[in-house]
Amino acid sequence: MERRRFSTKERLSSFVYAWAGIKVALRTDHNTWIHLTLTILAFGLAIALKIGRIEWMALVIVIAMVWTAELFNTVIEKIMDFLSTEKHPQIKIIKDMAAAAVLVTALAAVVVGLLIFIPKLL
Ligand SMILES: Nc1ncnc2c1ncn2[C@@H]1O[C@H](COP(=O)(O)OP(=O)(O)OP(=O)(O)O)[C@@H](O)[C@H]1O
Repeated sequence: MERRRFSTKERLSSFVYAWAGIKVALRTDHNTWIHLTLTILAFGLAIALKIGRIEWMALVIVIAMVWTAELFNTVIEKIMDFLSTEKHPQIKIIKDMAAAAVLVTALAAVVVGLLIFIPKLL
């Protein structure tokens, strides 16, 4: 394998490409709008209710999990649509399982959110 020299410029451009990926997701996947709204609401509530350090850590981790699952779900959908425009039961299974991964992380985020916020609101 060819050994390439470390390039700061190339490493910085990876961030530019990653940011471009987030912009494409926001433009083409409307579920990301829901995630963005809920992320802003959760962070706003966390600031207003002055949650603790550990609670912040849990919140950031579950929100990042949901975003990561959603981005990979969108990637899988795009790969499948690129490979075939035909209806196929195998594509259905792949897409449904990718969506299930998002659901699992979203449920975890709801549970963590309730555990953090409910006691502070009561
Ligand atoms: N080519 C296909 N063959 C069979 N079933 C498909 C195919 N494409 C989509 N589906 C079914 O339709 C569902 C929605 O697929 P689609 O690609 O429209 O995702 P989406 O509605 O954008 O999903 P999401 O809400 O997760 O972004 C899939 O989960 C799957 O059940």
